[in-house]
Amino acid sequence: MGKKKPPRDGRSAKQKESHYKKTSKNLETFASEVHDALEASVRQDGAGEDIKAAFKLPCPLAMWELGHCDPKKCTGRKLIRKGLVRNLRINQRFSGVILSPMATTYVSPADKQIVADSGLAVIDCSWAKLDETPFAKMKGSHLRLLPYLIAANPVNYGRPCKLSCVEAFAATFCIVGFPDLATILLRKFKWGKVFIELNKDLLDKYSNSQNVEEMLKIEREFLAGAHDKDKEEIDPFDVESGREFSNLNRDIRSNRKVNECDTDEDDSDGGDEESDESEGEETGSEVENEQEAAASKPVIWKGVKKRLRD
Ligand SMILES: C[S@@+](CC[C@H](N)C(=O)[O-])C[C@H]1O[C@@H](n2cnc3c(N)ncnc32)[C@H](O)[C@@H]1O
Repeated sequence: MGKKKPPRDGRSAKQKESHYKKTSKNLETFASEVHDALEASVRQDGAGEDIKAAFKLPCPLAMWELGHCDPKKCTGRKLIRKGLVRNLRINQRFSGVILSPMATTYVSPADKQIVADSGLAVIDCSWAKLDETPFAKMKGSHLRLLPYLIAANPVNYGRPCKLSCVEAFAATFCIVGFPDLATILLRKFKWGKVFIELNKDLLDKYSNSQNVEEMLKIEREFLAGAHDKDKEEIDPFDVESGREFSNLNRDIRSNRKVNECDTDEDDSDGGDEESDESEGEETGSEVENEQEAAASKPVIWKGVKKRLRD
C-alpha cells in the first residue's frame, strides 16, 4: 500500500466541505429584514401603479410548476406574477425546505434556520394528479409535510391538509416563527386572513412546540376535541346555541354572488377569484362597486399597518 497522496491544493475534503458550507444567517438580523420586507410590502400596496417599487424577501421562495392548474386561479402562479416566488426547473435542486405531500417529516420550529438560510419551496401540482407528479425530480434534502391545518381557499375551503401553495408557504412561516412573511403573502388574497383565523390556535401551538413529537400530540388532541364536538347533537334551529352556521370565508356584509370558482370542483384549487386585471382591488386602484369593495377589504391588514407604525 502506497503512502496517501496529500490533496493537490493542500486542503482536506472536510476543509473543502466546510468552505462551501454557507454560513448561517443571524436570526435576529433576519427578523429585522422580515420586518423591513413587511413594511416595504405595505408601502408598495399603497403606492400608485407608476411608482411601485420592487422589494426583496429576505429568503428565496420557489416553486416547481407542473402546469396542472388554471393559471388565473392558481395561488402559486399569482405569487410568481407578483414577483414574490421564482420558478424552478424540473430536476433542479432546492437547498431550503421543500413542502411536499409525499414527505414524511413534519415542518417544525427546528426548520427555522434552514428557512432563513435557504428559503422555502412548494410543488405546484393538482391534488387530483398527485400520481402523475414526478416528485423524485424535485430534489432537495429537506422535504417536509405540514401538520393538520384547514384550508381556507375558495375551492378547498374547510378541507384539512389540502392547502394551496400560498397557504402552505404561510403555514410554514408561522410555524417556524416568521409570521410577518406569512402576512406579506396572504395579503395578496382576499380570503388570506381567513386562513390565519381558521388555524390560529393550531398555528400558535405548533410554533411553540419543542419537537415533532409534541406537534403530533397537539394534532392528536385537536382531532380528539373535534371528534367530541362532532358527537354533540346540533340543532341548527336553536337560536340560543351560540353557534353561527355560516361559512367564515363568506363576508356576511357582502351579498355578492358566489364566484364560480368558489364551488368549482375542478383542479383550480382556489387561486383567487380575481384575475390579474382585477388585482388592483387590493392595491387601491379603482373599483366599480364601492360597496362590494368595502365589504371584501381585508380587515386584518389594517392591523398590520398600525403594528408597523407602532
Ligand atoms: C398540490 S398543490 C395545489 C396548488 C394549487 N393549485 C394552488 O392554487 O395553490 C399545493 C402544494 O402546496 C404544498 N402543500 C399543500 N399542503 C401541504 C401539506 N399538507 N403538506 C405539505 N405540503 C403541502 C405542496 O408543495 C403542494 O404540492
